[in-house]
Amino acid sequence: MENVEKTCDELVNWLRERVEEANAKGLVFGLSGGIDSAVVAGLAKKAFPENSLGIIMPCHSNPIDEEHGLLVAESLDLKTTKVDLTNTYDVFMETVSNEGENRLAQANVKPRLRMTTLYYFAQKYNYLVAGPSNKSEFTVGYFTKHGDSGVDIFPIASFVKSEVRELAYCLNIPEKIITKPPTAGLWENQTDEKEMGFSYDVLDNYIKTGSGEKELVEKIEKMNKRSGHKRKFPPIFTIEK
Ligand SMILES: Nc1ncnc2c1ncn2[C@@H]1O[C@H](COP(=O)(O)OP(=O)(O)OC[C@H]2O[C@@H]([n+]3cccc(C(=O)O)c3)[C@H](O)[C@@H]2O)[C@@H](O)[C@H]1O
Ligand SMILES: Nc1ncnc2c1ncn2[C@@H]1O[C@H](COP(=O)(O)OP(=O)(O)OP(=O)(O)O)[C@@H](O)[C@H]1O
Repeated sequence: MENVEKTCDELVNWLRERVEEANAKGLVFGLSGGIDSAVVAGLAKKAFPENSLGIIMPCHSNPIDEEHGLLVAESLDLKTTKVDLTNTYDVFMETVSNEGENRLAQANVKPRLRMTTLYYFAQKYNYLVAGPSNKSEFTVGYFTKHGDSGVDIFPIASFVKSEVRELAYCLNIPEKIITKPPTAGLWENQTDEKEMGFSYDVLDNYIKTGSGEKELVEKIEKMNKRSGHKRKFPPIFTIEK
């Protein structure tokens, strides 16, 4: 990025404009302990020092996530609330499950419960929900439809993962958070790169230059095409007149 400080300032202004436009007062977001939500938190706190709220939502999560979420909050002097969704998830799964399980179907319930939680706080405080998706995840559909993508605004969705890292340094996010391997934390030992089958470096390079190893480029393009429905509003049937 040419001038990361300037970009940060522009992002902060952009957040203020979006919130004002919606007649809202501030921003709420999930604080996972990862870099993406840390950057959203850093920008939100700059835009709305008194009206930014990070929600920590463990759901059968690794306890280190909460520790890292609190570390981010402390470094930003950010207000947080913890909502433990573990029991809610268990009761929900017991209610819907009959026979035959599907790991992804189960895992995607977690981001959707988090989305429901964020909208509870958004309405309660007249805040908008800020989403942490970045351009790398967006390009290949690496997010849960109506889960972590179920938000009001996407401040960092036009930045690839390496640019999100630059923003994180600019916002003084703790080094530990910036350098740890990205994970959606939906199951034990999940990492983004292991699940996607390529590294963020490969993905970011493809997004920036359109090039890469043939097999991986084909894989990325296939994922991009297959996830198109997630980046669009659902189709609406219209009667021909
Ligand atoms: N062509 C089509 N047109 C319209 N809708 C279509 C469709 N194909 C599927 N669908 C719908 O989409 C659903 C599948 O999409 P979805 O529910 O999103 O599920 P899916 O893409 O299968 O899974 C989400 C992926 O995102 C990852 N994730 C989730 C959360 C956070 C992060 C992170 O790192 O931040 C990553 C997760 O590990 C997993 O790999 C189907 O069940 C169906 O309802
Ligand atoms: N335990 C959690 N508590 C609160 N929010 C969460 C939690 N887990 C996930 N989220 C929300 O879902 C988003 C997507 O999750 P994910 O873990 O992929 O992102 P991240 O942790 O911010 O960054 P990274 O992709 O680098 O791990 C998070 O940014 C956060 O807003």
